[in-house]
Amino acid sequence: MLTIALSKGRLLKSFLDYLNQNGHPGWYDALTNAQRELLVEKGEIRFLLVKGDDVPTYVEEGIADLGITGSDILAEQSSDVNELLKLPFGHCHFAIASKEELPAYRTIATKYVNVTRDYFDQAGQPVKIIKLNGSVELAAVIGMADAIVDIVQSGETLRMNGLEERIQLDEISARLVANKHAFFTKSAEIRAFINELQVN
Ligand SMILES: Nc1ncnc2c1ncn2[C@@H]1O[C@H](COP(=O)(O)OP(=O)(O)OP(=O)(O)O)[C@@H](O)[C@H]1O
Ligand SMILES: O=P(O)(O)OC[C@H]1O[C@H](OP(=O)(O)OP(=O)(O)O)[C@H](O)[C@@H]1O
Repeated sequence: MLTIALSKGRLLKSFLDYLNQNGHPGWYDALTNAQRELLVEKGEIRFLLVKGDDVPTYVEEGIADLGITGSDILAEQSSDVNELLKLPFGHCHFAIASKEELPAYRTIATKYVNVTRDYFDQAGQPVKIIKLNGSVELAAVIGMADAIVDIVQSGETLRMNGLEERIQLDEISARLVANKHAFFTKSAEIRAFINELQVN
């Protein structure tokens, strides 16, 4: 039995689309038919449906052998897991966005405090960072911050809130990570799972 911690929310939707188009109807059906269940089993695979932020914790603790989460989460947290593969879904990017273009941004609202601090430290620009857990765009709309660092995919949320992307930062996509112990003890099962995923 292989246990996989899977980010729910938007990434689960992208994973399901991927499975539907390229992959594994058994997993697709099992995950699609799950209503509010957080534990979904199909044959020798057990999926744990958790918040993306918590995927590295389940994997690090060895509750899950593998995890699928966004590279945004891995960039923000320093997790003791093995990153195995870049997966071909969940594509978006980090960006700095604001209402007005300014020569320097002093107050930044974001969910991604570490990513933001690293960027502005490297740029040699001192900033105050305000941590929010969602609806980050609002901070720039109402002037709590003069810019935000957030994920952009279609750009629709920025547009609808009168904000513009100023600087494009790192690309984001889904990643497959493994527990460091399971990586050795379950290597054959992990290889089989990757083969079934049909990721080149
Ligand atoms: N607009 C987006 N487009 C594409 N991928 C995104 C977008 N926003 C976030 N993601 C990716 O999906 C992952 C999960 O994001 P999301 O906010 O939907 O999940 P969550 O907070 O775990 O779920 P929940 O809906 O249960 O709160 C993110 O870590 C990121 O990699
Ligand atoms: O470019 P777009 O396609 O519009 O996607 C970007 C939006 O998606 C994510 O938010 P989410 O919907 O997860 O909401 P939250 O961060 O406010 O919880 C992200 O934080 C942006 O707000």
